[in-house]
Amino acid sequence: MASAGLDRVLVATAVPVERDAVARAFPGGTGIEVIAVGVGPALAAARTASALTAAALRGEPYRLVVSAGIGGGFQPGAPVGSLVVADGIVAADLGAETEDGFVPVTELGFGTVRHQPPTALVRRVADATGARTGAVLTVSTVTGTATRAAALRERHPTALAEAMEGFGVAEAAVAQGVPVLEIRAISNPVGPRDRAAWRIPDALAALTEGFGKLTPVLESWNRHDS
Ligand SMILES: O=C(O)c1cccc(C(=O)CC[C@H]2O[C@@H](n3cnc4c(=O)[nH]cnc43)[C@H](O)[C@@H]2O)c1
Repeated sequence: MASAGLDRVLVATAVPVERDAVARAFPGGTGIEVIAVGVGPALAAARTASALTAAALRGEPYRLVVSAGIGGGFQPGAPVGSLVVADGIVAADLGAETEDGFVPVTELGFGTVRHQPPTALVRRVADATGARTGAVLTVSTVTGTATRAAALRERHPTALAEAMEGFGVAEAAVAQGVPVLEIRAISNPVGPRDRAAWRIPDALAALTEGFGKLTPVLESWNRHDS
């Protein structure tokens, strides 16, 4: 099948500084669309769904959605400044707290808590960028204690990062049959709250560098590859 170019790839970041960091990787204007969809899974889902629907109504549906931005890294697997590509996009706090611990909505009999990016594409992104591969958790509350970080790691042993939008972006994409990726540049460790430890400029630079290496991967990939 012929390459589809970058023109029907949508990148959804949370905030404008992340959007601009991704866009800097494409200075010539490749046609890739990069939008800021807001912080948190609900707003990210709503705005991503609107963008997908508008494109479909124009007769130019997106062929891939990428949730991208900064995120917290579980240590030592995802150091600050590193890049993570999700092999699973997981809603980590969608469920019920019980005396016996957290119960995901799927065990309550409804919904889903995990979306699966295309395996071959994840591998190619990791090869091209040097990104580490693991689950990326979506949370509505940023982890701020060692206890919660440990609980998340126990429930999700393959998790490398947490952020706040991936699952929302993925829900919107999957609802319209569009494949989805999540790429996070690590700005802070997941664990005890320490604002002084954030390295946002370093993470934004890693995001730009990573996307700079992705053009051939995104151009040549089509969904039948995996
Ligand atoms: O106030 C805090 O302690 C705090 C710690 C980390 C992040 C925040 C944010 O408000 C950033 C939310 C924004 O950035 C992404 N992000 C970055 N690091 C993390 C994290 O460790 N856990 C969850 N989200 C993170 C997130 O996707 C949002 O877009 C505040």
